[in-house]
Amino acid sequence: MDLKTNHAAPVLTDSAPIAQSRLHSSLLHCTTASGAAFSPNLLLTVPRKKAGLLDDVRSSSWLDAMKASSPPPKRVTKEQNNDRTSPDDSGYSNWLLKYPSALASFEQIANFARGKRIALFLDYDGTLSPIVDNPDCAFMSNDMRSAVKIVAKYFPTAIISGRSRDKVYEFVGLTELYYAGSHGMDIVSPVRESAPADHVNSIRSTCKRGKEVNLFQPASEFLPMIDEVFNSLVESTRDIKGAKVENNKFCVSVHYRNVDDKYWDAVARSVDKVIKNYPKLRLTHGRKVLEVRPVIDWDKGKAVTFLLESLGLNNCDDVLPIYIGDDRTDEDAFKVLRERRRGYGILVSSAPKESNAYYSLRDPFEVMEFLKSLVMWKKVKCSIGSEVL
Ligand SMILES: O=P(O)(O)OC[C@H]1O[C@H](O[C@H]2O[C@H](CO)[C@@H](O)[C@H](O)[C@H]2O)[C@H](O)[C@@H](O)[C@@H]1O
Repeated sequence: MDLKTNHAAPVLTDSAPIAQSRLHSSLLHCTTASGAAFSPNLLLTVPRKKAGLLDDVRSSSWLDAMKASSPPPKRVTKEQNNDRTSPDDSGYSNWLLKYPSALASFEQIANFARGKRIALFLDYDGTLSPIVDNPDCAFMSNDMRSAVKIVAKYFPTAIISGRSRDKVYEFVGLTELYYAGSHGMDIVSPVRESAPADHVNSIRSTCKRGKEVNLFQPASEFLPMIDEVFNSLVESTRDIKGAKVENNKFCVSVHYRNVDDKYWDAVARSVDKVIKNYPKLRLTHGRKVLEVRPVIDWDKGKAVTFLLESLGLNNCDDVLPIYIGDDRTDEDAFKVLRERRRGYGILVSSAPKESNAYYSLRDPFEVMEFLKSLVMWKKVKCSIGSEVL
């Protein structure tokens, strides 16, 4: 398939609950001005080659989205590398009424988990590691690593990250977990005869430790294109101080956290300039990052379902999936759990925001406490023998 010959324009989607209204209103404006049309799934297709004005409108939409998605700065204590924050927003306690703390509600969660097998899904950045200026230095603390290692002994645990799978494995370094990189577009799962056979992109492979695994890469045909786009983005953002482009294998991140906000516009334009030549790629945005990814019907929510299937835990009444994440790409996973009415999404946030999650945790430190609580609860259960492991 020639991925470049479709002459529709790049597609911009965003599931951001907060940024959505601004983003959509500006895109709707773009619709009337340029004759663009909405497809039923809300992807915007814009007729090509109305240079100048259209490009201005489009990159200013991204600029709006970039500004709207900027949460207030956080305070990080020097003593702990764990992203503790002091919310000064009085709305936070009201927000907690809607998204109760998973720590304060632990008993409730435990009651619901009684007689069920918990399957745990964890995002990486902002969930297991604090958000830091340099994405290459988003290390998780040793305490967090121990907590994750122990929790994985008791519950099947997977990490689903926007990073490349190799990179997230390098950060986490635990062999007892399952890993999904590139927002779920690169999954290594156990081999099962009855594993999702309908997924044509699954192949048997051997992992670094010599074990036979199932490798699922639904966007593999995009690899050369992603590499090409990565190089072009590096080139087009070269002169913007602080901009950083990260190759996440099946997607590319353009970071603007360290760019003076006067130049965010330049970032949006540089990205636009490159991806308008790639109709099969779309743009989303996360925490001070624009993410370029293939237009395929795959996201972290689908990755959760895939992993549950691979682990033989899908559609089982006695399985309780719990997904913990902080970013808008995690909303796809929260939504899947909410719609299936089978599990809980837990949003990590120190600022109020709308979410498909049921519960909340303030920061990675609270995530660690929650993981430890799960282990403690399981140990007590096992020791009193009231539950079969
Ligand atoms: O799905 P995730 O594991 O949460 O990955 C999402 C993106 O995380 C990283 O960027 C974010 O964290 C950086 C380090 O704290 C921070 O500097 C950046 O501003 C955040 O957007 C990662 O670098 C991206 O590639 C991931 O897509």
